[in-house]
Amino acid sequence: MATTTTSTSSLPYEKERRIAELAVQRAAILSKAVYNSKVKGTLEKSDNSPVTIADFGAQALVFASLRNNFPDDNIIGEEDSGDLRSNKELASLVFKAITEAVYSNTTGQSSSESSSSNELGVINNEAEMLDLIDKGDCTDSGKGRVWALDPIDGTKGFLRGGQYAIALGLLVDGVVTVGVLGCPNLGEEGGVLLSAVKGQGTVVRPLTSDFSTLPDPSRVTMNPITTTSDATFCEGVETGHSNHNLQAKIAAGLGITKPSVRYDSQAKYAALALGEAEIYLRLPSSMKYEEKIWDHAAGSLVVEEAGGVAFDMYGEKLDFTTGRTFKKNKGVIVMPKAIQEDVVRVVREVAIEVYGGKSSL
Ligand SMILES: Nc1ncnc2c1ncn2[C@@H]1O[C@H](COP(=O)(O)O)[C@@H](O)[C@H]1OP(=O)(O)O
Repeated sequence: MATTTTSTSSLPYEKERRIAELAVQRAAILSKAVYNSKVKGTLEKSDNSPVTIADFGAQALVFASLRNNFPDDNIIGEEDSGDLRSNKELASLVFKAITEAVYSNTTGQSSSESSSSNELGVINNEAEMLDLIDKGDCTDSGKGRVWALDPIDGTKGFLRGGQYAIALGLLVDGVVTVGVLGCPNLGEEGGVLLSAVKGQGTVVRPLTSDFSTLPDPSRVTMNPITTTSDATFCEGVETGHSNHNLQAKIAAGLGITKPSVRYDSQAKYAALALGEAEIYLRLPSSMKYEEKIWDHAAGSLVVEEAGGVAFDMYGEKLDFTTGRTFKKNKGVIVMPKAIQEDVVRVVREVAIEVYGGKSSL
């Protein structure tokens, strides 16, 4: 990773980037508190994926910040309050976790939170929290300003103390324009906060436990490799989320001999931007699965602004205009621009042979 100190003052989307960073940092503080507590409130959703107090709490906190600062914007969020409304005990635990982690003393708010709470939004009671969680039900991602949030991406990683990410992106007319990734278990102690604005590059800062300030940023760029055999793959941990056998064959075809880095969540995009690996490959384990836009919006911009590109497995751009899920893309490949031609050629050939052509979508 190359890093240089940078200034981001008076630039387009400066407020959006700052609020998104602070909102993600606040949600990260909550997620760490939940991880360190005995009660995580884990439930299984209808698709058999887990959801915890941290997922609901982080979504409520980030939405409070978005509502407070950008009340006219639409939001797409992974969670809704259904499971909490039918489980009052769990709803109370989520509100308690927020109160303890963020509004931490009984006389009101902790000193650092009190200075920022007006700006980042306060959640006054459980009913307000449930209503906020439901603000992420937008279905049209292609028009106007739409935020896409995965409050805890990689919940399985979160639960086992591995990688997870709080991922927040702003789409403007379907184009990812601001992307923020909070990765509490990546890099230095306490984790890292990456952010990108289209055309302005990607920066990283340490994640802190301060609600109102952000440490100085450093600019990041992907490793500038020019040969695929110099690359390291970054893949998911969960074998059910992508086809690891096929990915291994592609790695061999690209002359890659180094072992893959395996991370849960959009921390994979962060790892590429930070130079821990160069290629992220996600080949579908089932063609029926539609990737969710909140799983790729923030990460794809963070990588693109660090010198990379994010395509589907056919080598076409990710299309964020199709609602809550990708309808025109299957699989994801991410790599530095310098090797995109070689990687796309190999992955595309395999994709057509194994999954059929794009017309079969
Ligand atoms: N069958 C599947 N194929 C691909 N991704 C999946 C599948 N099931 C769940 N996911 C998504 O994988 C993400 C974690 O990815 P990773 O394997 O890279 O850590 C989760 O956020 C989850 O999305 P979501 O829970 O948003 O529906």
